[in-house]
Amino acid sequence: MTTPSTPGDSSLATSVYSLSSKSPTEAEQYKARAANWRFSTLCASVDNKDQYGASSTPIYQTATFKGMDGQYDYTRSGNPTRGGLENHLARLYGATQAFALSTGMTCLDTILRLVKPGETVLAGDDLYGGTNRLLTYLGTHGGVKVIHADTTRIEALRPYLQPGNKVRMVLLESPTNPLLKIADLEGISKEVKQSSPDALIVVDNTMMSPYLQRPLELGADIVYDSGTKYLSGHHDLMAGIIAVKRPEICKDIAFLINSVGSGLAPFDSFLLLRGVKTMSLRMDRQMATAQLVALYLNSLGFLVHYPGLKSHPKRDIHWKQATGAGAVLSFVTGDKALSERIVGGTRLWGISVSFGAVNSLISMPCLMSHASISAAVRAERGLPENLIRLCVGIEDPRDLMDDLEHSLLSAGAITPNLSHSPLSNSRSAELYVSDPEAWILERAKGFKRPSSESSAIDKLVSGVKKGLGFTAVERKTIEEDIVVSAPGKVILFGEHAVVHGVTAIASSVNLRCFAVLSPRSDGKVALEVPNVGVEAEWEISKLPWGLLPVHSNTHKHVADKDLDPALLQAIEKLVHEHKELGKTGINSCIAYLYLYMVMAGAESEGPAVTFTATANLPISAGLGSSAAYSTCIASSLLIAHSHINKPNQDQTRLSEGETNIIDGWAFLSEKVLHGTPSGIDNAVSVRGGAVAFTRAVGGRKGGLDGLHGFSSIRLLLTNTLVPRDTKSLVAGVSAKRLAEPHVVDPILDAIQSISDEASTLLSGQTQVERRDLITRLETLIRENHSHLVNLGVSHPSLEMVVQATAAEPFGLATKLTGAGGGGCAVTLIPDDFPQSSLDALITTLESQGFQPHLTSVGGPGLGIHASSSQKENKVRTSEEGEGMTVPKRVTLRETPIEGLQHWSERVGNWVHT
Ligand SMILES: Nc1ncnc2c1ncn2[C@@H]1O[C@H](COP(=O)(O)OP(=O)(O)OP(=O)(O)O)[C@@H](O)[C@H]1O
Ligand SMILES: C[C@@](O)(CCO)CC(=O)[O-]
Repeated sequence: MTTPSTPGDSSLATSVYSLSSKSPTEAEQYKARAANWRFSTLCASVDNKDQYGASSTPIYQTATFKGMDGQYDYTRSGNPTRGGLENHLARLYGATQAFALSTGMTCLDTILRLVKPGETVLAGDDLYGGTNRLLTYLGTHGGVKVIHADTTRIEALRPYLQPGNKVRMVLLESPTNPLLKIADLEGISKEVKQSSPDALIVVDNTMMSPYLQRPLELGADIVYDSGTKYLSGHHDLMAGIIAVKRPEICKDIAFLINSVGSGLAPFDSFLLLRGVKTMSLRMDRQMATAQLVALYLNSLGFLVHYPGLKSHPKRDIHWKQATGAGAVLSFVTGDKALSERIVGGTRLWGISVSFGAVNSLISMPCLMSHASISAAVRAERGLPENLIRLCVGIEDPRDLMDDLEHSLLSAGAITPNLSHSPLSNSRSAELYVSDPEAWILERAKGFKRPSSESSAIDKLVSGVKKGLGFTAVERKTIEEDIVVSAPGKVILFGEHAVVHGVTAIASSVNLRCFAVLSPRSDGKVALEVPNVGVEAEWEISKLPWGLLPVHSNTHKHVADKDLDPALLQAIEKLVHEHKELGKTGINSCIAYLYLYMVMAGAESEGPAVTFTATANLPISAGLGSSAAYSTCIASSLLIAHSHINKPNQDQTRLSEGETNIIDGWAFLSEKVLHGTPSGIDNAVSVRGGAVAFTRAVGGRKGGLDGLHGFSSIRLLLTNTLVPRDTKSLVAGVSAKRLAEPHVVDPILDAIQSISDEASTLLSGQTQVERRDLITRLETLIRENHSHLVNLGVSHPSLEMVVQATAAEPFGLATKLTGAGGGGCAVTLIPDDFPQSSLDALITTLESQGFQPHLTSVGGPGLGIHASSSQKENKVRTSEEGEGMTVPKRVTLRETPIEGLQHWSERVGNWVHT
């Protein structure tokens, strides 16, 4: 790395030595030494002349300055914080003056104002999409002619540089974004100066930063940089920098910034100045890792664009004008869907536009940063739709490689190379330290591209192997994501008793589980549940297929009534190998794999898929989270196996038959999670609304009746946050009944009478006055709760909620809901209960450490996303003013719990039961 020339300082230093006859003072000597400081020293040492000696430049957060004769009067024209930043940057760029503006695009806008109508801008043909957009606007609205040419070949520019073409500006990028093409900045500058002396050479230097490339030293007139990228390095601000050498251009730029008011705000100037100090340090690390990533992909046979690779066609020119290869690279996979899977499968590499931050990013430019260039123009300019751009950050290279490799494998872009014997862990660790490039090449040898098998010999060998029965089964997968969502429930009357054949009354709530089943192509089945810490995958071929029960019935899509104990045990054993999983996670995996296997019916029918689930429904709190989860698994897997059809956009509801099939499978999953559930939770989660449910037991008929007077009643759900386990609570009541039937049976009878009366009141057909109805329901709630206490399923925390809500001035009726033992309580809020009292009650409950939540009941049941095209399979957002398409699995996984409702609204197109 050479030190940039710092014009002011170095000329002054030389003159001091040469002109002075006496020996230089200490200050003069220091100044002379400082003139030779290297770039990282310059970055870190800000020349700060603060009146109080502040060691970091203070933020002058002021619009105006007092007095008539000071250096500053109005922040639009100048501000000390921005001034400090600009002085510092001028030294780094080797510029006469540097200007800090609000964004990189503002810089381009300012620079383009130097072009008059009738003049021409000659620009590259592999440009950042935003640059292209602004140039197009200038062409259509500013009377400026814009010509795009291949700036990597001087010969391609020559025809346009004739004087008659009135070229006022030549706009260059090198390396270009995202194809990393190289323009000979010095060669082009010379040629332009000769043939069009009035033309300004402008370079967008964002991909390099002044650390690696200083175009002013190569003949450029103006350089601009997006300060949002490497200069600041943390993606926490937007900024742009213009650096200029010629004083007359400095004057014009200063005039425009002052007139328009596009100068960077004081706080952002402060942040940017702070970021710049670590720029070279960050970039050294980022570049070293980028080199490893490029080598890895290159040696696997991907076409990689990166000037650090020996194979880069313009490598010599790049290294003549820059001192590093940068930290952005791109590669093609040859298949857009494959690229989408790779991008969607990474975790550490965040999907995002922009680059230059300390954290690594991955994107598909044609869908994101370059989406504003039409597909036809992209094709004409040779920008492959499947191109993936990687922007390398400062994370540990081994973690970045693990993540990328995992995603390449899951997507089917690479497969293990079984003929290669890997290094031992200790040898690999040594090699990483002593020779990282040898380490990465060794690592890449462990994999190969599946396409390499398509050589004639490989095909022959694989054909023979297939004939001999040696090859693995061809894995099925699904064509596109299956997106589903199901609600939790609140039981108003009859929990526990319902397991024993008593009627219970329940309603769906506005808290839900959301899930996406997505394809993979690596022969694995995976489960991701971020809020219970599950991230697990299994080789499909290693599942205990041999233990699948033989189906006697021919309707394979109809769920079995009972669980198969041998299969369940084998799955439990397999899941317990994931030592990192907690109990909740383990149960989630077992239920998923059980349904997955039984529904497939045979190994060859098991699709390679990932099920991603998350919920804004509290788990294990008595609100039917397991039923919502079970409903999501059941419905998505049924569609994946084509046992039911994915609804189309014109469909308004799922059919009764399909609803029953889904309910049957959700019930089977509930049996895995709950032991002996009654089926009420899954019935409500699948169908939504409010129901009176009776389980068929001991030869008695079951039933399910809709209740239409329920949804207008306000309920307060209070989560005690005490964890409990429905399975053991249900088992406990059954054990009590066996041991003390004379105690339990009368309780069950009493609960039946409560449910009967409540059903009549809530059917919506009674003539009872509303006020009397509410009062009667309150009495029934109190009675039902005391029966549950006698069944032994309450908890001190639940009793605290009962007491707090019953106390004066509230006087409300509360009971536990669901399995009890902790979890949630439900309080009926009468219509005339004042809002101020409700607020006070909520505050009281919160002060006792509980989480109250006013719910609306009776909402929709299972929803399945209907899509008519691949495109709609994605969530569209708008970033950088452009459409950004991210796989739904990724957006779901990354949406915080409070954002899930909004996520589901953006997904749209839901068809409900
Ligand atoms: N969103 C989810 N993702 C994954 N697994 C879940 C999810 N929600 C529930 N589960 C599974 O269901 C189990 C919770 O079941 P549990 O019966 O204890 O709670 P609940 O269904 O909320 O309560 P209740 O049945 O009393 O209404 C968890 O241990 C977990 O395995
Ligand atoms: C406790 C219980 O009655 C309700 C759990 O939400 C069990 C069941 O019905 O499955």
